[in-house]
Amino acid sequence: MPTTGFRARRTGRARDGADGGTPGRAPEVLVLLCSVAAAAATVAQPYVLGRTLDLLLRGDGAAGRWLALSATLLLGELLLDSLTSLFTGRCTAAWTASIRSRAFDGLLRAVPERARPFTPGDVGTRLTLNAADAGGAPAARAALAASVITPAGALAALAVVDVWVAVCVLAGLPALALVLRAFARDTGASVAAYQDTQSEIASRLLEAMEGTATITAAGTGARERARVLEPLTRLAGLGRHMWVLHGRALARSGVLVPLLTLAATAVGGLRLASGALSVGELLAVFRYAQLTAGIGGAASLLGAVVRGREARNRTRALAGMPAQVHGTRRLPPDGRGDLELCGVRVVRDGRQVLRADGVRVPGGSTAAVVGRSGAGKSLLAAVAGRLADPDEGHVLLDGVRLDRLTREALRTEVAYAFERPVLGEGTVAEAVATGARRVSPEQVREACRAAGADSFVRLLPDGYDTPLTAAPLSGGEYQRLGLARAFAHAGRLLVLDDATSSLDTATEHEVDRALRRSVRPGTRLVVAHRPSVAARADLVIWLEEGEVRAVAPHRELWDLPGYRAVFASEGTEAAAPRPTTARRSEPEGTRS
Ligand SMILES: Nc1ncnc2c1ncn2[C@@H]1O[C@H](COP(=O)(O)OP(=O)(O)OP(=O)(O)O)[C@@H](O)[C@H]1O
Repeated sequence: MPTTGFRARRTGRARDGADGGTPGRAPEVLVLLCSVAAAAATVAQPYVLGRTLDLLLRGDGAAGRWLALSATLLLGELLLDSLTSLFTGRCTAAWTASIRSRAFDGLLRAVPERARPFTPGDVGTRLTLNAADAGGAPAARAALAASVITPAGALAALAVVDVWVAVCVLAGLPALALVLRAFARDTGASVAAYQDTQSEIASRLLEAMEGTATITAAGTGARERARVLEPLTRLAGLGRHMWVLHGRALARSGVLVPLLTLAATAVGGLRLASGALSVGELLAVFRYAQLTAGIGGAASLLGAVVRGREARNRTRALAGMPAQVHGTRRLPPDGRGDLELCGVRVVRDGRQVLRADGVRVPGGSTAAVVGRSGAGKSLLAAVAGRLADPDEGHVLLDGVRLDRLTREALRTEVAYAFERPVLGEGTVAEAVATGARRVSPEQVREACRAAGADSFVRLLPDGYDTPLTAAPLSGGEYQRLGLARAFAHAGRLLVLDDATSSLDTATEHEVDRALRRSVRPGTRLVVAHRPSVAARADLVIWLEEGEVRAVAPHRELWDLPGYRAVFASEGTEAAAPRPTTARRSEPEGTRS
């Protein structure tokens, strides 16, 4: 997108880091200046042409000069129109790029939880169609302002040439203004609904594409197609309605404009007959009446401005999302990664979904987070590394509250791996090296070895330099690359949220051993479904319905039927509980 030529102006919010630069008013002003100059040339032309005609009819020698002036005006108008098009394109490109970047930045900076309601399809629509419509609005606004100048100038010129014809045209203008006002009012609501519906279709389509395998397996293709296209009827209705509004405005102004021109010509003809006007002045009067009535043509520009305004509201919803605020503290240099959750409470949709108080994981140890589906494991993992902020309470890493840490300290010291990592489209090496820490090629390979990825990466066509898009990887292999990235960037806290779910038990065990041996020492928080993982951890955080039921070693908890039931469907033999030192019943007292 060509954004050169307009220096980005940084706004107050931009300096706060919450907003990007904007192209400022310069591009709009250039469009306005060119449009105004073109309008001035347009307004001058009928007068000069009329005067030329009169001089030619009289056989006056000055006619040649006026003819040349007329030709110059014509050429000037052509040139100015071309410049207006050029600056309009640049203004639109610069604003679109700026609006899109700010929306994108807003999305990236937002508290992750706040961004969740925006589906990928909705975000895609906002960043593409809506950003382009919003980017076109400043130039359209300038052109709209200039489009008023031509009729206003023509009316003024008309008054100079003949005041009676001007009065006649003026009498018809309120009707045109009413047509435009009604158009702007009616079209606004339709445009907003149209854009929402577009985004709804995009969201449904993306969902369907992500779930292709499920849809094919279930044989629900036809139903899914109907679901995706269901809003299409509404979209078509809204589109038709907008065309009707547009057509109605054009038709009304289309009737009014010739009527006005006709009336002005009739009055001008009478004035010619009475000797008050010359032939050349009648020509000028006719053209000025046309130009004045041409205000009806502003309907298209008005439509673009309204569309841009509604689209801007949609991109602002992304740009204006509350950003995650970071503090200024750093971690003590000698900390080992002590993690503590104090009075943490997370509420979603008015329901408490996580409560964790006094949960402590000593630095350097591994804690498995276990619980039934929906118990709050991922939420606890997210809160522990500040991917989500608790509604109450706080999390301490080496005694410092996570929300008081600098962004840099937080992201270099806390690494995550997920069940379904998103690694981009670069090469394998780039995918693993990308992150807050600077990682050397040797460290990339070491991390891949630890994650059990090195063997299959070396078999790829270009090894570590193979682009991910050209690497035919299985789910488990892709997951291991995600693990490798987390290992390469591991700091004091490493959170693995279901990050080994696609690995077989033997590979998982190997990865676990390599993790202890080759990855930087630190605290590990591992969301686990398998008892074997819990058994290898130093302690287990057992969650039940969003509450911490116990924090204790696996071998102590294993005696509790409720705890064993968490793994009931996971092949409990793998747990092979070691002898317990003390048998416990299931009271809350198991919390350390
Ligand atoms: N943004 C949200 N809005 C509403 N509810 C949410 C949100 N995030 C999580 N929840 C709810 O919080 C609860 C815990 O979710 P979480 O994803 O932590 O469960 P989990 O133990 O990781 O489950 P699973 O093992 O199935 O992944 C669930 O009931 C979930 O519906």
